Amino acid sequence: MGTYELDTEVVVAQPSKAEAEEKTAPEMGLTEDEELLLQIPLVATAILPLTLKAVVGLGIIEILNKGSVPHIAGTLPVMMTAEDIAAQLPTKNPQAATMLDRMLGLLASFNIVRCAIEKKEKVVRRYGPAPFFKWLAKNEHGALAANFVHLGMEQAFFSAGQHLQEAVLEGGIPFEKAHGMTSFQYMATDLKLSSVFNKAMKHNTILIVNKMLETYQGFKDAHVLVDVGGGVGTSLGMIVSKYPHIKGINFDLPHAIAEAAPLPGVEHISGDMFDSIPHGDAILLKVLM
Ligand SMILES: C[S@@+](CC[C@H](N)C(=O)[O-])C[C@H]1O[C@@H](n2cnc3c(N)ncnc32)[C@H](O)[C@@H]1O
Repeated sequence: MGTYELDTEVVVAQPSKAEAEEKTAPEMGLTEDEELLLQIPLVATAILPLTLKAVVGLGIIEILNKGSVPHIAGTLPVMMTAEDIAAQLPTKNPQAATMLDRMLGLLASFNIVRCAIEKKEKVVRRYGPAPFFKWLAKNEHGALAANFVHLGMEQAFFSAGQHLQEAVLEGGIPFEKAHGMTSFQYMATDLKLSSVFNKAMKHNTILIVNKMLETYQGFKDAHVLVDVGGGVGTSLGMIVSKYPHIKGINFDLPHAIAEAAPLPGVEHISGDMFDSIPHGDAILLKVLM
């Protein structure tokens, strides 16, 4: 790879709150015509999450991370052109690199990837992992926060968002307006969505509970710990492996428990918490509603 200057990195200038309030478009040096043109990108606001979803789905997070040791002081991540990246994808589409260049350029403007610009006969953009990347890539505990990207892009949640305006004016919950039931009732009818949801929660929980167990000492004295709405039992599995004297009871709705794999020291029980919950001497409620 050729040389490049990291100081040419694309950075989105964020005006301070005061500047943003004070400066109108003409003061920012825009003509009225330029100001008018600013409306055009608004039609594509949904493209950011869709681009992120495609980049995650194509495995580009792993490609950009491969061979680089990002986020370690003093090391520079390997920067790749869109052509380098396209060459690693299972495609013969001659337009793939051009598309990726535009998609990654968009993500760079949101600091999701880094972009360095090399000026030779023509401008070459190179991409690499930005600090935020460590949350999207698989970490040392095997957690992959990119699963959250997939969840947010699921059609059922996306179509719920179409009812936001109505919910502001009339009250109610957008998901229920879209589907006529709560999201958890809906997931019992759509096991594919339930699986995407459980996977996203599991990977997020690995990251959060791992941090919690570094400092929180409160589980030491528990004997029977009930995780109400514990999903597939990820939190309890981690807690019980650190405190093996605890008997864990993972309690959730039947469709969630159906997906829960056996975990040493954890009993899975299905039911509805509005009817009753299993007995224990401590109860865990994590991101329940
Ligand atoms: C956002 S998830 C959190 C899962 C888990 N606590 C975690 O942090 O990974 C909420 C969980 O609550 C469960 N849940 C929702 N309503 C419930 C009910 N009425 N009875 C039991 N569990 C319920 C859902 O099935 C889901 O697994």
